Amino acid sequence: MSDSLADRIHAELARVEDPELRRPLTDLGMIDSIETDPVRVSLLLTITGCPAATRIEADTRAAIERAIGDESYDLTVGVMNREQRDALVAKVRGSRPKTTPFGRDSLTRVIAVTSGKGGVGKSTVTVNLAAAMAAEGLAVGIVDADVHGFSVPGLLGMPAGTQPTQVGELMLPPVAHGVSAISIGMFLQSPDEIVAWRGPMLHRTLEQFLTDVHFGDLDVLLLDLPPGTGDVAISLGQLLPGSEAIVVTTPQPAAAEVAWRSGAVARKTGQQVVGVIETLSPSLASDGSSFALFGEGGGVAVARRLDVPLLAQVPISPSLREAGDAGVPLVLSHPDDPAAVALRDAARALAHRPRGLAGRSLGVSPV
Ligand SMILES: Nc1ncnc2c1ncn2[C@@H]1O[C@H](COP(=O)(O)OP(=O)(O)OP(=O)(O)O)[C@@H](O)[C@H]1O
Repeated sequence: MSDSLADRIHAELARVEDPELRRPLTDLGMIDSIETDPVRVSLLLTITGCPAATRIEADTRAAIERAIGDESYDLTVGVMNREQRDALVAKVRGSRPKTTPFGRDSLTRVIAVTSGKGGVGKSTVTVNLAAAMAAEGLAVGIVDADVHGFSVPGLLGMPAGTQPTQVGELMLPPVAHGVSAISIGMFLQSPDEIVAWRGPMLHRTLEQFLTDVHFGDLDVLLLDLPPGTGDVAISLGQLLPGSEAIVVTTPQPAAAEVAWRSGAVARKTGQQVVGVIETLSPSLASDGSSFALFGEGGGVAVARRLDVPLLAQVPISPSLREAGDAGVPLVLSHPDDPAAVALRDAARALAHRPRGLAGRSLGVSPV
């Protein structure tokens, strides 16, 4: 077999990315050798028990098979030694100083998802926006900064006890449905541990999530904030002054009043409010009648008051709740459900919105 076969195999392997590091295996030193007579490839995982091992091996096999067709081959799977791992870490970290990679000059769009009250569907919105954007091919991460109600891992179907992968000094966030996510819940001793932290502790944790966790090159980072206008919202404004925010509200006038406040605080701390998403909105019954369990008008009112677009009205959908409980975002499991359609439209509008155009219309204006 010729050398060009080795090139072909290499070229196919160069298309396989490590899901956590989001870089090609060939760039990361994870392809140790390629022999062609007979075909033999040696794959090195970063650590023993690497959670992405099954996927990486399957993707590697598929790439080899694309290159050699029906030929037989041998794939050996090993684990990097210390030196190889150090080289990978140095390559991935580069000469980047230890500051947040999501500052003003970053190419990553950072969008905080905020709400006035708890339990209004903010985390559900965050996870579905992220999954919809990832399904469109964007590299997406979530920081679950909702210290008291960290529900993102569960909504993404990550099993209890899922933790970041530590490769040398790199802390890699777990990935589910194409979304990398880090959550305070991943660092507690037990699921029942109560987080009763004061502002400085919350600030440090958020800062660590933004500097120490290696998300790789993201197109979008979503932050699921605790409800209200507390310490985390203010910390975020200090840590990421150039970030954007969306406000989640229910249609209820009382909820809308508090939701407006959370948008106003985001603005005060230097964030740019880019839109409002109303959830638990009236849904249409099969006979065409409207079922407005939580009233109506809240989203329009908040959007008008903040002078930003209403990005979506997500109707009450039992499937949305069930999908959350099952850990598969509705936009993936039932993309045609009216709630999923609304969330997918909002994700598309957000992802394609040019950066830094405060106050401009997205073409989706308050109705
Ligand atoms: N449009 C909807 N239709 C039906 N159920 C919904 C809808 N939006 C949210 N829910 C349900 O409402 C509940 C609260 O949602 P979620 O946990 O996302 O809210 P939250 O605002 O993030 O709450 P917290 O601030 O306490 O974390 C969940 O059970 C969720 O499935």
